[in-house]
Amino acid sequence: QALHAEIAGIKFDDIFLNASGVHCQTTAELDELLATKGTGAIITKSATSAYRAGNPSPRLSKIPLGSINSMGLPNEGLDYYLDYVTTKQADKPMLLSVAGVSYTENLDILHKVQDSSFMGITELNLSCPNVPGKPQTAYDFETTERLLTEVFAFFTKPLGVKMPPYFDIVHFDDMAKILNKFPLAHVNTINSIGNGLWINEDTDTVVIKPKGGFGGIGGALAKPTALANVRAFRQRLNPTIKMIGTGGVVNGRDVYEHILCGADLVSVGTQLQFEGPSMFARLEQELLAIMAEKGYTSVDDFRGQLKIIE
Ligand SMILES: O=C(O)c1[nH]c(=O)[nH]c(=O)c1Cl
Repeated sequence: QALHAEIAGIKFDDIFLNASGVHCQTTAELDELLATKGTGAIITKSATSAYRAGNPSPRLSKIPLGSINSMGLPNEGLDYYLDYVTTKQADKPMLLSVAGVSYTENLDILHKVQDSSFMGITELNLSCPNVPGKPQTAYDFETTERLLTEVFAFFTKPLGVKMPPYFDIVHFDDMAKILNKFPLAHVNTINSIGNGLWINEDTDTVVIKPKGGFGGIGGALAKPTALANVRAFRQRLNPTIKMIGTGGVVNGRDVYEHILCGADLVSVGTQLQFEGPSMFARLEQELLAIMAEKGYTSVDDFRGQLKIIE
């Protein structure tokens, strides 16, 4: 299989999935992604214990070369998504994303998942930048280590983590050291680049309402940071920890570059938001064309093979 992958013993027949948060809040959206050609998996909107309306709108805006969002973790609540992933008949893996807005909520949610009949991959979102007053867990290194230590004391099912972008080589070193202490199924990097700002040039006004216009940046603007984080963590993490590359994917070349940096799966947010699910078939065709041009028959032929200048 040209575009295959395997995480925690779970096989993927295609390397694409949605980025959590995009086209995955309702069962209708999730059903549509399941039925979409080119998706090898789907992932739910990050679930909190209870339903959340999220931040006031406008909370998402398209900007040149990307997007800005401060959704505020709107979701239907954990039980809604647990029910979906445990009862839906699917022909491809379904990942469950979870995000407590507090340290103890993360533990409560993961206890519920552990005690549920869900046997798939859970992704712990440590990088939501948009809950007012709540710092991103993954920018607090000690808390991240303490949380994962407590989680793995009871959680025995496949668990991955969604990480924010880092911008300092020492941070790559230090966070990779922490993550390597745990039997993680995968690391998904990057989440949006937190707390950017975009101005409407006609009105001299911000383009989203929450947080005075501050929001996470995604899309093409994020690609250099996304590729660096995939590359940096792939170089540092135990090979047993697989990589989901997220950030800046617009076309097949961007997918190819994520794989060159080490991605096993590639997830797409901003472009999916604006193009819709038909995007996946396009990305797959564009990637396969690039592979054919280079004589590659499988992603295994070039994953992680980024060349440096000696
Ligand atoms: O505001 C959000 O809901 C949100 N927005 C993002 O860009 N990343 C996240 O992880 C979340 Cl949880």
